Amino acid sequence: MNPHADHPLAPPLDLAGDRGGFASLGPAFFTRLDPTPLPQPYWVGISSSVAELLDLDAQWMASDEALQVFTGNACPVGSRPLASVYSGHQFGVWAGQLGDGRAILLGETTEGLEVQLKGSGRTPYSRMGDGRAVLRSSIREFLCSEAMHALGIPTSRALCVTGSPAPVRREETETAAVVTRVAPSFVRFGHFEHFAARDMQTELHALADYVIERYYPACRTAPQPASNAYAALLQAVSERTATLMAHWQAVGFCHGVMNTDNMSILGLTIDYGPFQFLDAFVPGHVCNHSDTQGRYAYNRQPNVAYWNLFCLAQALLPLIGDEGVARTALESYKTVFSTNFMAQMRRKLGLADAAPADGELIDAILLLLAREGVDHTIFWRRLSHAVARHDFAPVRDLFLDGAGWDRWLLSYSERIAQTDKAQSGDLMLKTNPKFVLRNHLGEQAIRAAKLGDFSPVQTLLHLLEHPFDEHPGHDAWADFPPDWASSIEISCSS
Ligand SMILES: Nc1ncnc2c1ncn2[C@@H]1O[C@H](COP(=O)(O)OP(=O)(O)OP(=O)(O)O)[C@@H](O)[C@H]1O
Ligand SMILES: [Mg+2]
Repeated sequence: MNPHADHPLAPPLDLAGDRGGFASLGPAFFTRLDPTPLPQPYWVGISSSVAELLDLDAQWMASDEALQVFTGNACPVGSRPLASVYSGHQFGVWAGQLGDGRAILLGETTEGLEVQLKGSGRTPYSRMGDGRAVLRSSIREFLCSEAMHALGIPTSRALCVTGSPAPVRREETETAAVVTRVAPSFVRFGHFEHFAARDMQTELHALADYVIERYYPACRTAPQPASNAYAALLQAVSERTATLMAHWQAVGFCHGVMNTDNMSILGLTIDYGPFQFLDAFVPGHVCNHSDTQGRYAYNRQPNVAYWNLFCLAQALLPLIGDEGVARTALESYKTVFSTNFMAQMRRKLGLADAAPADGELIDAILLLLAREGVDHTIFWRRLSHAVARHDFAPVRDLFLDGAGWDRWLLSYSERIAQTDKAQSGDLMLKTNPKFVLRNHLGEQAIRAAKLGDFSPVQTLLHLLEHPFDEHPGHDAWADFPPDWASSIEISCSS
């Protein structure tokens, strides 16, 4: 019987293109296994743009077959699922072997996109875990992946979330869900650390060659530090990571769990666990309630990423061959970060070109925002409208220290005096989002979903997919967080 008889025109997900992909690295890198089925699956949310990216039509996505596939209850065409092994440093401490404890790679599309289920059951790397993910954290990962993409921030994508009534024990009993994630590669710094720590030189070499071949071919040919392709790889990863950090800092994103096993070799944002978009601009904000030392505070992220790159450098050292060369490869991190950060902040301020005093202007406004804990997203959005409309009163209202604001506005006004205000305002409105996935918005969508109403997930997805549009009628979703938002505790429990 043809399993696709109901959808003769709708091509299902086809992963037969899994040739020369991660699986070609061989069995030292993974274990083959199928996802563990979940009972009575249901749809929670679907991203039509990721479906399009995968060439999946709406008809097939609406089918029961798709629901079963993305819950891990059926295998897509050509899929030979696997869980990969990696290690890593967690909270600054070597954690040894970790691996995909609840993620299973279904395979790769012909376009070279890996499709992975998260929450799809136990694997040989689950350690004490149950291999599952709960509905609340899966909704957060789904929405944030797509929000980040729409903000222009490198990230893994999320096709869909499905749920199941199967109970999952966390602080309390919750229910299971599965997120389908998509990325060109899910290789992490921790994959390299794993083989380096075990002195598995052949595998380390093979992994580095695979990553260079597929994702960083220029490292073989470009002028390299000491003519070393592996040092060039380190430098390229370091620069992509620096660029990613500039994005996070500019938009006010806290990742929350920047362990080396959560650092993408492609400089993508991966693993949406206890993340948060800043409400009030509090540079030392720690979004992860499990992070008691504040290691991953918002303002420490660029330094933590650099520390993580040192771990990657250490792992690549046997291939690079010389510590000095490895150090040199990391040197550009700081300049790439600050150049990118400055460029982003200039865009946030509507400045199309660079001037020597911009650094002071930017430092001064960040200081002012921090001193009063002004709402980050609302400030930048109001400033954008203020420039466009020549009316700064709504921005001034955000500050108790009106005089401090007036002083800053004076220097800002001088700086933008020469620019075309309409053009600057336009640039700002395309740079400073109206909608970000604040904790309380996610929480409201989760509460509704737990009661079986998934429409807030879809509405939120729609707003976050177009975060720079005004979306009349949805101003409440762009408003200040309610008082109860500060009591939301997001931890590593997911
Ligand atoms: N419920 C669970 N069952 C099994 N393993 C788990 C579970 N939760 C986390 N792990 C494993 O613990 C390690 C660290 O978890 P972490 O929270 O960084 O990742 P994650 O959220 O599971 O997944 P990813 O990084 O793939 O998004 C990983 O090896 C992860 O697979
Ligand atoms: Mg992780």
